[in-house]
Amino acid sequence: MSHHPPNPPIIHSFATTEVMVSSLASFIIKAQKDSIDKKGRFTVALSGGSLPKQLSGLIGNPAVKWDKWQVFYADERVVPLTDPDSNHFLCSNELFNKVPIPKENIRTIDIALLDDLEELSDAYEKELIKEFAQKDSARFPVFDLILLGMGPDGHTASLFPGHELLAEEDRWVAYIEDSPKPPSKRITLTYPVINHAARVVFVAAGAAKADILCTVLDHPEQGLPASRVKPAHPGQLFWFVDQPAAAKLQVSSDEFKL
Ligand SMILES: O=C(O)[C@H](O)[C@@H](O)[C@H](O)[C@H](O)COP(=O)(O)O
Repeated sequence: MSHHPPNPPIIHSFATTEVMVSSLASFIIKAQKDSIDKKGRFTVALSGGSLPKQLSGLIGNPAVKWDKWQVFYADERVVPLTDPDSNHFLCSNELFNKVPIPKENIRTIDIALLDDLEELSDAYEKELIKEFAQKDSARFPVFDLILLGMGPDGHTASLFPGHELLAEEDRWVAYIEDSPKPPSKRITLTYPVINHAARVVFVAAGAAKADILCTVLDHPEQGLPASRVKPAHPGQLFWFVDQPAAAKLQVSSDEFKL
């Protein structure tokens, strides 16, 4: 057990969204290289919203070793995979259909279980156990990279303000039936999983994020869901933000350099 407190977040801010997007791609490629050098694979969890579009710097980039990626969803809406509400549908349209990633490297929810949230989330947890094969030994999986967005209420993945799921300490994957943002039924990675990752990256762009970014980063004591993302040492939290989003921040930030 490590007794180090979590490292403070590292905040990278960029003059424009375009520069942010290309620096994010460089950051991901470096994380990919470190992970493949160590273990021959790269385990990633992705969320929906605007995030998949912000990964466009990876498209057509020969440095990305797609066959080594093992992709899970940080959260997923409980809808068919062809439904426009599905995060998998979104990520496929924005990214995966445009790059040579083997289909079997993307772990989707089991659509045969859409009517049973308990079974659906258990089945997704089993997919994680298969990949990480350490449910008993290490207790929680260690993703190489978890990529998250943040909603205007400070939610992240499907962890919403004031929801009982914020206190989940045991399960890897949990379900929610009463999401304040539609669709109401979702599954989500839990904090123990998110906070065991080697790297967690939030991406936030645009002036609409300025107030909530300030609350989440300058006032973590308010305990909004995004503020509770605090990867345990030696894990590290990063924020990639553009200037309009960072405009009201008091904590210091810098540009990301390789
Ligand atoms: O599941 C959802 O309802 C959305 O995916 C949501 O979690 C989104 O990621 C954030 O609200 C950030 O949204 P933007 O990235 O579009 O700002």
